[in-house]
Amino acid sequence: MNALKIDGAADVRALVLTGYGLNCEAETCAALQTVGARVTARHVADAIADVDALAGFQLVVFIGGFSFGDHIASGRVFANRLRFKMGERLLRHVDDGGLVLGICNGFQTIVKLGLLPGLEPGLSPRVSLVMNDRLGYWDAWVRLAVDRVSPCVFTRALPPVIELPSRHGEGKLVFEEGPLRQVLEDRHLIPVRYADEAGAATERWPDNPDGSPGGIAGLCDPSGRVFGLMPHPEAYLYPENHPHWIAQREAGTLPEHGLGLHLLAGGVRAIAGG
Ligand SMILES: Nc1ncnc2c1ncn2[C@@H]1O[C@H](COP(=O)(O)OP(=O)(O)OP(=O)(O)O)[C@@H](O)[C@H]1O
Ligand SMILES: O=CNCC(=O)N[C@@H]1O[C@H](COP(=O)(O)O)[C@@H](O)[C@H]1O
Ligand SMILES: NC(=O)CC[C@H](N)C(=O)O
Repeated sequence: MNALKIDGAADVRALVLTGYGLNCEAETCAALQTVGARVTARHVADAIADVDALAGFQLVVFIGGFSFGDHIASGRVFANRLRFKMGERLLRHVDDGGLVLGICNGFQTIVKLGLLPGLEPGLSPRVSLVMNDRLGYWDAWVRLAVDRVSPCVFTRALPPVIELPSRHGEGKLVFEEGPLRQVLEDRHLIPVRYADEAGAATERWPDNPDGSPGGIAGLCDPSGRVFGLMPHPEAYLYPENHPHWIAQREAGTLPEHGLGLHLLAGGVRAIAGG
């Protein structure tokens, strides 16, 4: 019995945008296919040129990698290209009930586009992601505390603490001082935070690899249908991806599936209505 079988998943269509230095399309497509969704990978340039590119897709995924070589700032060039060529279409997709997931470079892109945190109508950049506080690009697994009260449809069925691979140079969330932080907290728009061994949110390196305040590792919009995070759920599909999987097996704690697969399944399940 596959615990991740989702009734109705075969009716779920996901669009995975690729190209321009993005490089996580294979594992992202594989993850969504594993939970039963119908997946189309398409070059961003083709999607931009086709006015109907988003039609029929309930989920649009912005994947990880190095779009435009991270020039100027990670996600900046891609976001500007999207803003003028696909911004309105993406807003309509979300208004019509569609989901958007941004992973790492994809999170950076949808933040810089202004799809997140999505507190005002239209594309409204209120936050940004900047260079990690120390040591630049950092590649290591992280622990995440999950806010299960968050409206985020991707994370609501996850356990309170999960682990995922993380690898980025520009993951520190910044925003102007003022009421915004409280709004994000009060509305539970921070579905995942870097956590220490006790499972508590942390700002301390290396549990928090970038110095993000409050351990913020991802954001969602108030609808819960737009979600972005720095770590890589598509890189933890199989239990054996975990660096300690043998010890987990010996302790009897090896999960049946990678926890990243569960996160992606959450989005598919929300669309399928399961
Ligand atoms: N270093 C920072 N510290 C605090 N808040 C920041 C910082 N950088 C950006 N922000 C906040 O995030 C918002 C979005 O920043 P971002 O740099 O993505 O776009 P921008 O300010 O519109 O810049 P640009 O004009 O270069 O497009 C800013 O308007 C600001 O409110
Ligand atoms: O993440 C964005 N894109 C993927 C990517 O380009 N990853 C690159 O592969 C290295 C191996 O990672 P490992 O699998 O050993 O952790 C990692 O450090 C990245 O440079
Ligand atoms: N893993 C990623 O997608 C990396 C994102 C971006 N290139 C960074 O280093 O911050």
